[in-house]
Amino acid sequence: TQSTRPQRLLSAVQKNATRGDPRSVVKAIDHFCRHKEWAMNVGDEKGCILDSVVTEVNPHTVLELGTYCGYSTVRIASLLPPHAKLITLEFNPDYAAVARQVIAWAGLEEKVQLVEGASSDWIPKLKEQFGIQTFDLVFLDHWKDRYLPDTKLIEEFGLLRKGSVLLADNVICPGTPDYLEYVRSSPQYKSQYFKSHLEYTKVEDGLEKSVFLG
Ligand SMILES: O=C(NC/C=C/[C@H]1O[C@@H](n2cnc(C(F)(F)F)c2)[C@H](O)[C@@H]1O)c1cc([N+](=O)[O-])cc(O)c1O
Ligand SMILES: [Mg+2]
Repeated sequence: TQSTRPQRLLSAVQKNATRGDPRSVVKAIDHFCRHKEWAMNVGDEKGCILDSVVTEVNPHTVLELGTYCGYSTVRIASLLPPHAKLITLEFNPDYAAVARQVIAWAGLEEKVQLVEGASSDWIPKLKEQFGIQTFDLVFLDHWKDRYLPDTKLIEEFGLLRKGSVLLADNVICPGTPDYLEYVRSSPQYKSQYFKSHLEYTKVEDGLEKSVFLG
């Protein structure tokens, strides 16, 4: 049977990256997506902005919505302080299976909890299931029409504290207009746009960083 793109991406990691070396895993995926097959990873250009925000926040608890193949999971987890935890939600079991292997190849299993299922099912349960109080950082990179409803769920279940940071991918392309309007107009957020490009292309895209003011 035919392989899938995520499976071919995983093979490229296993072939070209060094086990236990997250940067080589990131490099191998970016090379594959630039020269072989485009895939919807945050990519190297927006990835550098992601890295700078993670480093600035220095989070002990991170929630990622949308694991896909684990590219941003590896970028974030490789920058976390010891004992920090990254919970990443993935709806598609085939993507989750690939992501687990990418995360393992990077040697980051200890820092990452990959949870399979829907955000609407899991966000209400994260506190009790994982002993989380609040998230220091939330990275949104899943279905674009879910950014706003899931942000409201995250607020409703008390998962943010004063100073928690939301970082959203694709606010221009494919675009998340209702989410952008919300975080930019709400008195509960201080938002900032980081202009960049859609991964591996010259098309404009960017990340929106929104600090929860409580
Ligand atoms: O559609 C895009 N991304 C959608 C990404 C979706 C990914 O998020 C998962 N998910 C769904 N719900 C959850 C949760 F967490 F709720 F459980 C997780 C889906 O299974 C999928 O792996 C996209 C598209 C383009 N593009 O150029 O078309 C570029 C990009 O960077 C993109 O991110
Ligand atoms: Mg994206």
